[in-house]
Amino acid sequence: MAESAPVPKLVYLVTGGCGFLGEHVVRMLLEREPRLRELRVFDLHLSPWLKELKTGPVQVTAIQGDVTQAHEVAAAMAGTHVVIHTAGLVDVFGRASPETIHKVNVQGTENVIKACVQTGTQFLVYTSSMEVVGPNVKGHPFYRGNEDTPYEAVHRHPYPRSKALAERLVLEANGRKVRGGLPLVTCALRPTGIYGEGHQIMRDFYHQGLRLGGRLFRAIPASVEHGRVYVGNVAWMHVLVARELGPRAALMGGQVYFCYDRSPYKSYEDFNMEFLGPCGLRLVGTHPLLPYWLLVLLAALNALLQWLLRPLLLYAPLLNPYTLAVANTTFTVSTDKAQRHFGYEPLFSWEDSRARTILWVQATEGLAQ
Ligand SMILES: NC(=O)C1=CN([C@@H]2O[C@H](COP(=O)(O)OP(=O)(O)OC[C@H]3O[C@@H](n4cnc5c(N)ncnc54)[C@H](O)[C@@H]3O)[C@@H](O)[C@H]2O)C=CC1
Ligand SMILES: CC(C)CCC[C@@H](C)[C@H]1CC[C@H]2[C@@H]3[C@H](O)CC4=CC(=O)CC[C@]4(C)[C@H]3CC[C@]12C
Repeated sequence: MAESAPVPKLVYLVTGGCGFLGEHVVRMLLEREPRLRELRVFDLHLSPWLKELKTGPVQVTAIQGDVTQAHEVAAAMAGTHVVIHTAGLVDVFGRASPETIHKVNVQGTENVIKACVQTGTQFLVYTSSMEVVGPNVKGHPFYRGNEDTPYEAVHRHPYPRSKALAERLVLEANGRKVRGGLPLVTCALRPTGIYGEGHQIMRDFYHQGLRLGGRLFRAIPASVEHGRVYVGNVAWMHVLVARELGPRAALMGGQVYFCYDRSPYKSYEDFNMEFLGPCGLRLVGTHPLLPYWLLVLLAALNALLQWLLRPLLLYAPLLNPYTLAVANTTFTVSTDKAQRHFGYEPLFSWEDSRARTILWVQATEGLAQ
């Protein structure tokens, strides 16, 4: 007898579903989760593209809401089976205050956990970050590390500190009884630097290069390696984890997984040139144009200016002591934990990921920043 198609019965909620990663998770769920009956997209700012998703077979419900408001989160989560919590304040440039970052990333996550318990949502997938591990303030390299590699994680910056605290809350909540008496199953994914369609910093570099006559100037030595991951593969790993958390709860509950693929290890700038090069930009210099001490000085100056100008205007350039330290420290992941635990294989090859990203950069040409 032919196997019948599964009856769609699950309700998923994606927080931050209109963000860079969130949009890919939403679209991936609609493409690759046949058990889906309803998909709730929860975000502070709802995007217009959500409308076009509402014509498919799965009910897509857009919910404008704030994760820092416990009642809004609980109301949105009532009746859901799985929550994928990607909402977060990604700010390493000093645009938001440390208090706001903490509120959104830590208190927001606490609200999601509490709502799981209150409403009986049994599965929680949390988007953590490699920044939970490092790079640390001492600039120690993390070279081809995995989830068990010892590393001195020291968090002084509000963003990594908030991600580390939130991740701990998620992992500690594993096993807590939710409404109805079943245990909550949680899991955290730690993407490295994500790239792909919708990546704002890539767009900024592209427009900066155009303004500089098609050139970018090397700031970081080519020998400093970063592990990067394609957004489609990050979304795929979220979808797989959400699917496998039920059947493999004992193995996967309370676990962390680096989110990786087979993108080549390169310096941040050389990696960006994989996409910006074919779009007509050139990276000038085989060595950094400015000596490192001068970059450190400029970064410190930017931090000082930010502080001085704060009462008047927001000055938040790309270069500050924190971004310089991250960009200048090798951080590469090499692991097969996700493959062993739930059969993860990247859905998009490096060639596909590269081609898709190039097409996207080309399409952004001429668009306002
Ligand atoms: N971009 C990257 O390279 C990496 C990102 N991550 C994590 O992935 C997640 C998604 O990041 P991105 O997509 O890059 O950021 P993003 O800024 O594009 O998306 C975040 C989304 O969360 C929403 N949001 C923010 N505050 C909210 C609130 N109070 N209530 C409801 N929604 C709110 C935003 O409106 C936005 O749509 C974050 O948790 C981030 O920490 C982890 C590793 C790397
Ligand atoms: C002009 C400078 C010398 C170079 C600036 C590059 C930086 C803006 C970026 C270099 C490394 C990036 C970070 C890294 O990819 C890890 C991240 C993980 C996250 O969870 C959030 C984003 C980020 C902190 C990312 C931010 C931009 C860089 C610091």
